[in-house]
Amino acid sequence: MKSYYFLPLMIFILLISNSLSGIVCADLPKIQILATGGTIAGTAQNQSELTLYKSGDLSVDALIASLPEMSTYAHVVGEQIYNIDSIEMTPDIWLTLANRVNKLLESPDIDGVVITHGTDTLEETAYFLNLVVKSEKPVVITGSIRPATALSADGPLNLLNAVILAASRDAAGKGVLILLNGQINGARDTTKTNTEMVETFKSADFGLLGYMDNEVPRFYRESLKLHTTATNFDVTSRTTLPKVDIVMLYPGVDRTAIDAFVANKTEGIIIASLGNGGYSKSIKAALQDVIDRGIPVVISSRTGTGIITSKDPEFISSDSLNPQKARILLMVALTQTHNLDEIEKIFRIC
Ligand SMILES: NC(=O)CC[C@H](N)C(=O)O
Repeated sequence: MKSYYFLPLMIFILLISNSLSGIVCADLPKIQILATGGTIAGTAQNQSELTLYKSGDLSVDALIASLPEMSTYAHVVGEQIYNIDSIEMTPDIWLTLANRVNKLLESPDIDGVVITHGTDTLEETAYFLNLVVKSEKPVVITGSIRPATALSADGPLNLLNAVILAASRDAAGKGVLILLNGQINGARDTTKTNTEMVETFKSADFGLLGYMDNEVPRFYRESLKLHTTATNFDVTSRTTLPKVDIVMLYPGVDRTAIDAFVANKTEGIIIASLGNGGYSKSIKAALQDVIDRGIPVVISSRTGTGIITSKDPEFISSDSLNPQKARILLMVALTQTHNLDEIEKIFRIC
């Protein structure tokens, strides 16, 4: 071959091989969907039925088959880990889920995980995973308010957005993310605020982290609290979590619930206090008895927002965590320590 043909020929071969490899093995992220059930997999008798339906009815394969659009953004694999209404969620299931997420994310073959979940207890599962998942890879939890059979069902777009978010590099290292209604929220600060409206997950104290702009996640902030790889929690060898209970305060409340929880071997009590750490003298005496048994007491608030700055020093402040989130953190903290000062410190940083 004449030497002056050689360079153009090589350039031509390189260009062809590059574009062919781009077509043949499009380098899409690999996302595993762990389906746990919920309304996103729920079915009703007719399209106009929005509230009477069966949660956790459709399989993950059916959800994936109904959303071929996902394959534009990721190689999606489904796994039916449970198929329940999230009112049946338990700490044992959290442990199974955490271990499965950690195992998946250890694999170089998986770039991110999406969890489908009923919305009633989604915030608790999200915060638990936020504390115990040991990976920087994206973990996105989603659900829906309307069943899959409903007119204007919100599940399909939520699931598509969750897959896009989990496939995005921007979602890495931000802790577990809650994605519904085009809004990206952080697991620690977000709670279900409305019983049946699609804009229900909100962080009233600190705001959302970002929005989905069609197929582009746009982030504006992230939490300063420790999560995932930055925490020291390790639940891999656990089969149960410490038992922690919540007591709601109200005018005239007596110590019946507190004493019953202690008799039932509670390992920690969360108080949904009045305003900023308020409790009556008789409740204070009951809580003092709890502390004297070495059982930690964490003071949260029934108001839904704000931090606890006012409480007796022997009790622990939940900081800005609502009662159900404070319960998760105390359960996880108790897997590591029973020292009250150390638990107090955990509540400052997580
Ligand atoms: N919209 C929902 O997902 C709530 C309904 C159902 N109870 C659940 O949590 O699974």
